[in-house]
Amino acid sequence: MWQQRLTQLVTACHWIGSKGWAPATGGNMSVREDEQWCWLSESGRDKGTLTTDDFLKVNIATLQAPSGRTPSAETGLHTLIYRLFPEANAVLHVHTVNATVLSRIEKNVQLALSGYEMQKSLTGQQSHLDTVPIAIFENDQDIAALSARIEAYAEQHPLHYGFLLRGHGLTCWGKDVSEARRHLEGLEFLFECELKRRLYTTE
Ligand SMILES: CSC[C@@H](O)[C@@H](O)C(=O)COP(=O)(O)O
Ligand SMILES: [Zn+2]
Repeated sequence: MWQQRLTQLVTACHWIGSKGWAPATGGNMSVREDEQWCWLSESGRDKGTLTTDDFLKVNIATLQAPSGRTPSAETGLHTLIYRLFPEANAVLHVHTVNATVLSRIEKNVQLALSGYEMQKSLTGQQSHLDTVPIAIFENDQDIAALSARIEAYAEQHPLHYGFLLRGHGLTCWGKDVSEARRHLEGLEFLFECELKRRLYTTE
């Protein structure tokens, strides 16, 4: 099961690379093996050319990698998502231009998406008339501190699909690689629309 997930994740990484969403080694990706373990991209690799050998088994509770190799610098965000959301089996973190810029232009702690048909690319969304809030967290080089802030937020607010790190990028997830990919592509499309809308209108 998880081996198939990992193969699908490698394909997703190549797709992300071809889109230019993980430039200059930015981004990181993972899949869950089970309640205890996940497989995370090795730190510092070009995420567009990864193979299955570039993923490290990581303990979700302790963040330890038995291989002794160094998993992503943002391992703590992936393991947080697997801890918070038992239904999440794949996590994608990307550095897209739209996510990076929009998260700086939007000064609030949430980006409100409404009026877009493509909101329905997000599981459970059924109408452009609804508002989808996407949380924005201040970026932090201290990933443990950032994870604690996200966890505290999730205790008070629903946290679906993904979140933005201001000036940094998007982290999103799904019940499988295919759903995580749809959330990534859908959110990225919505971010680009929202960025352009703000460029052309004053509303
Ligand atoms: C280009 S450096 C960006 C990193 O600091 C980080 O934000 C990132 O997404 C990739 O880190 P990595 O340790 O390779 O998973
Ligand atoms: Zn990053």
